[in-house]
Amino acid sequence: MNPIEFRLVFRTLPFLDAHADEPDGVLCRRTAPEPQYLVWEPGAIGELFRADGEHGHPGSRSFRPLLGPRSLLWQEGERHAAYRRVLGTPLRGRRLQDYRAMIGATVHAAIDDLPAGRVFGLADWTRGLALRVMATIVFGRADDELLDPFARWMDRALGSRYRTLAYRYLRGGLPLPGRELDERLVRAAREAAAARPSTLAGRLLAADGPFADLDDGELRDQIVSLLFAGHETTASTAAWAVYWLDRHEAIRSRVLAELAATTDDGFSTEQVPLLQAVVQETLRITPPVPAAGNRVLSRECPHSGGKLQPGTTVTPSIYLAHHRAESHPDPHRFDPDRFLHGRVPADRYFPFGGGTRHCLGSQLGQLEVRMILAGLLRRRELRCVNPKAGVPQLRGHAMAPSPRLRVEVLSCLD
Ligand code: HEM
Repeated sequence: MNPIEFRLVFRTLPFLDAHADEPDGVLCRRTAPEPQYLVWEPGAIGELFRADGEHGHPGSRSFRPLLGPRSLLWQEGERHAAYRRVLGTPLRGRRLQDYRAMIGATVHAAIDDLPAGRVFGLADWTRGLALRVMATIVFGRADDELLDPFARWMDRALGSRYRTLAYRYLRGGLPLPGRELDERLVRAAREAAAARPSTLAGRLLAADGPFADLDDGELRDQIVSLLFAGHETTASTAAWAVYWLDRHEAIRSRVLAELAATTDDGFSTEQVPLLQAVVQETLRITPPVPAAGNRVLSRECPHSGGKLQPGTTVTPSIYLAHHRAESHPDPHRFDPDRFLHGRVPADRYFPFGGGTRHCLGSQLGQLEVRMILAGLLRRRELRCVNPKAGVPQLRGHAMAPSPRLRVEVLSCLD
């Protein structure tokens, strides 16, 4: 491991913060065995995502075995496009209405469990809630007997940065779920497909669709990928947003006033524009996925300081792009108003990645966070009891608030 990689692995955020404003916006991680770069310069990001269909998407060494070798995240060509068609359509636009009542009920049931005086771990609470929502979307129900071991496995693999690194560098890879959990996930997906065709498992295995004959191994990889990608990210965003609103009383008051003026549950962005801006700013300042997936360049990628050559592995750095002062003045200040006046260009702000790999759940994730925040703010008065613990914890490739960050329910407002 060279000194740059060492600092990236062991002092990730201080290292990134020290580089965000470098004019080239390109940083060499290593030159051998193959060249690997972090990229965040807007010109290079735009170019990279525009030609994304031509680049390779191999995933990372530690993540690939975790989600499985045939996860849609590293499939290419027509098969990848077919996965996106089948799974992406129900996750955007008007189809999201289908999930509104379920998300609302899940959010409110979780809030019911928060009596006055309760002190709880914020990141764990949002993670449990988001996993239930995602499981219901995938299987049509949230079965604790399946979700508890799944969450325990995720925590064993990603819950402690030092453990994750020890697994990766000393034991040769992150722990896998094991045959029993794999089989239960596959069984749950096949049962859901037979009984509830409108679930994601049902759409995936539809008899008239391209994946009717999916074997158990490939099915397992997609189910794990959906559960993982669909809950860690949303949960981290919701937890960060609660933290930022706790730190910024004036903004919280404005959001409360916005919520008081509507009966909307957070679903419709037009009804709660400031709440949506809070979500967008949270995704900017504390992006739950600090780096998009690796790309292996199939052709030259120009940037302001030169050109990256074909064969180079490139990681688009979301965190660095979001903390570049030229793109986001005073980047460490939480300021949702940045998003109230016009669009921020996609080559400077891309919490959901881009190109042919743009996140399939970007609309779902944001609406879920808005609904969690609207429910919590309306029904509970909260206070972070140890805000100094509001420091990022890297969970594999995701960035959540530290599990030590705790919140107290000061009063119930309902
Ligand atoms: C706020 C929440 C979320 C954030 C910040 C987020 C972020 C991301 C990012 C950065 C990528 C990689 C894109 C790239 O490499 O260019 C991604 C991919 C993906 N996300 Fe999300 N995500 C969120 C929620 C969700 C949800 C709710 C789902 C539900 C299914 C989901 C499913 C996926 C899938 C399937 C991919 C892989 C797409 C592909 O490779 O074609 N995500 N997401």
